[in-house]
Amino acid sequence: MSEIVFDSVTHAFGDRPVLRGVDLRFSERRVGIIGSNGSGKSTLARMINGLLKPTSGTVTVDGVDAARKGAQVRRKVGFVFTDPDTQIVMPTVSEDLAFSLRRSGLSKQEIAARVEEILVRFRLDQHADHPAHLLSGGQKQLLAIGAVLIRRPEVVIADEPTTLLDLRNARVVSEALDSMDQQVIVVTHQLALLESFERVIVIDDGLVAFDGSPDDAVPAYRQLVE
Ligand SMILES: Nc1ncnc2c1ncn2[C@@H]1O[C@H](COP(=O)(O)OP(=O)(O)OP(=O)(O)O)[C@@H](O)[C@H]1O
Repeated sequence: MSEIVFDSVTHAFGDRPVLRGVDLRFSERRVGIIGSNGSGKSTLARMINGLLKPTSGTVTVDGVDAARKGAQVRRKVGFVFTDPDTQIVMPTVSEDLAFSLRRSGLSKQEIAARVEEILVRFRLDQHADHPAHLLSGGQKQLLAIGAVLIRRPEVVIADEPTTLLDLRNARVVSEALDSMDQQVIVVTHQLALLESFERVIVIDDGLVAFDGSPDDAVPAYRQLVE
């Protein structure tokens, strides 16, 4: 597992502080990040692969600074966004998966083999040549996850991956996350998603308010909002 370290991390949008001195070190296989709307969870998650840079402090992945060496860190750390439509860029399902490997240096055959593997794994093989925008919400999110996994990252960050989905699709996506060999970090409001997680971090007003097991973190979060 990779070790992710936040060292005195602050972040401000303009003069508005969003993270106010976060110190964290984690390397568990499954880590959840929860907290109220606007508490800073997405900001924190985006810093892990350098999509956002700290205003002060550092975020490192296995010792590599995510703000300075973003491209290097992003080869190791994939990011799944809440809305798969923002991630789907090519007309068909297969083309979209292959697009993720456009700069990989892999041969056409190897790319085709990886596309096939993901199509089968996420039961999208019947839709390989269909327009991606016609997939169901759950299938779209699986495609977005597949487009990240096809690059074989070691760590996957998912920012509210089930928020836009109905119960059935949310379950499909949650099972997909469960089945991953990778280290997974999930930002979510769906607390049931975290039952089997090793560690859950509660963010409140830009600070770590609680850090522990899901059994302890969920009541701690509830107490914060009451
Ligand atoms: N690009 C931006 N410019 C200005 N303010 C921003 C920007 N992105 C986020 N913010 C603000 O930063 C604060 C934290 O946002 P963030 O998305 O990290 O919260 P969150 O905990 O993920 O919230 P939610 O649960 O609602 O997704 C919010 O008040 C938000 O309005």
